Amino acid sequence: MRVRVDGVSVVVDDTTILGGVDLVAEASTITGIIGPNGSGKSTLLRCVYRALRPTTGAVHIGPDDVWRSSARKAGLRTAVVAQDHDLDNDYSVREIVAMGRTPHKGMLDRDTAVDRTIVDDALERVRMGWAAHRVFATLSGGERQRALVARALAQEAPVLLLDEPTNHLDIGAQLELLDLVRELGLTTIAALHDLDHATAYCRRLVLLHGGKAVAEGTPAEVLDVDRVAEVFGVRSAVVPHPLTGRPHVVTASIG
Ligand SMILES: Nc1ncnc2c1ncn2[C@@H]1O[C@H](COP(=O)(O)OP(=O)(O)OP(=O)(O)O)[C@@H](O)[C@H]1O
Repeated sequence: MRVRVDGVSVVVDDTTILGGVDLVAEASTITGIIGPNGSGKSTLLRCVYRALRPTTGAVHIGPDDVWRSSARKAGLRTAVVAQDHDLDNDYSVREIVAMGRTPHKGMLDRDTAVDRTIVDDALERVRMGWAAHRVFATLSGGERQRALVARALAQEAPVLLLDEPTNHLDIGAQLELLDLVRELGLTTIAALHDLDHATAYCRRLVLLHGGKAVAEGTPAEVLDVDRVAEVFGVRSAVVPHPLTGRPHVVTASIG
């Protein structure tokens, strides 16, 4: 299922946080949103997953305008792993993951055997089955991140939105998570800080700077050396990865 963002702007208290951003995420591909801190990556994702209504512009998931259809429909279409974890509760990991089933159920429906199997499978897929009965808030940052990915898997939505999904994860877990995301084959939009991950895993990138999309295209097109220097203030080069031979982005400070 394709995601299309057309001219989305967000204005808060007379400040333009996003200014007319366009993005197309083709079905079954990973699209990366990159950009420095405060460039608008999370804000853009929030407009897509229906947490923040754009001031102008539209977001379509498949044929539907996200902001003209119901929250429930959005829940069936989009699963989200966001950055802000609500820790002020005693929910178990299993209960958190089971919340992924909510859009599939009516108000009074209880979990079925099918729901339970889907939740167990999602936990196993992220290697968190052992933690099913732990209180979510007591997990480490990386464990929490994996549990939230399990919740997104349990949701069985065709579109996956990830806000810095590798946050808190050790290097092995980072690559494992990104490999899993690629393997899932969903329409994925991920805000990423690591330019090398963006290059290795994303079909296309959108580069945000000061709330504007300043470049869009393949990683090779977007990560032009001069543009990276201007936007991130670092030197960069794309070299063959010594282990895999694939394009590898290396960076160094300008000073
Ligand atoms: N509700 C709000 N009110 C005022 N300013 C906001 C609001 N939400 C976001 N901003 C500002 O909008 C800008 C973009 O924020 P956003 O979180 O989207 O950036 P980001 O690219 O995801 O940053 P980071 O890489 O640091 O996570 C920031 O300057 C932020 O302070």
